[in-house]
Amino acid sequence: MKKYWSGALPEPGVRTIADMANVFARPLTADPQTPLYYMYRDLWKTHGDHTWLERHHLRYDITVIPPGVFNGEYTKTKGHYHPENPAGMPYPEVYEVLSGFAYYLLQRRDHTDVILLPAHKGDTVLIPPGYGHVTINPGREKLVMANLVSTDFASEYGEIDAMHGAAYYYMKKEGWTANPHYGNPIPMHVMLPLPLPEIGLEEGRSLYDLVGSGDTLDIMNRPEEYMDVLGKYSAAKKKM
Ligand SMILES: O=P(O)(O)OC[C@H]1O[C@](O)(CO)[C@@H](O)[C@@H]1O
Repeated sequence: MKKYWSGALPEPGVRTIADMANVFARPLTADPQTPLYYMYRDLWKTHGDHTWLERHHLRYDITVIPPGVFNGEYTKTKGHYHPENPAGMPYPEVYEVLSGFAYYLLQRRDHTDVILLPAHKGDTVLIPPGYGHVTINPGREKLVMANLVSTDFASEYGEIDAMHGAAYYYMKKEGWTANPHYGNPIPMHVMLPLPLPEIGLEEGRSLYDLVGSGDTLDIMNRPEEYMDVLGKYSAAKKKM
């Protein structure tokens, strides 16, 4: 972690096989206590940054997902949705790949759309309002990623649990495999990470650089004020 983070490091939250057994394509037989990934939450480098993050109701986390294949499926996060903010719009989130390669699998809560976003080191990915998300590590290397997100909500796991994971599983042999619990496969669009300079997502700028940067991250709590940016994002998806 020292390679990716120079600030104080709390003990990580750990997701184990026991936490995830329900969301893999096939039953897992490994020890239920086997750790799958590590979540270092609420990180900051200086007390000034901490105060700024608190004042803006934001959290910076780093998640480490070691490579692995479990009963034929590549390792991944459990997956969750975000609730609506007081204006009635679901909270978005933003990720940055710090090391390794990721597949971000985004799915609309009403199951009408799935977006696959491949992301390399240095790429940033916006999880738009209304999309649940899972991150898959399809490689042989450790995946390290950072995220910035509002502190005003708790992630919602109920639907992902009930559906036995996201709409697609990424299997080592079979590749993308539709989760049969969703019925007919939901169309999947591929989208490349899109720079969104209006909200600070641009080449060469790391997510942590946005801490302390005026209103740049306001979208995380008030997405309804950024419909132009969100519209540009969904238009880019349609073009692919
Ligand atoms: O909550 P899940 O689906 O296990 O995913 C974990 C990820 O979500 C976060 O809580 C941010 O949404 C991160 O800390 C972590 O990367």
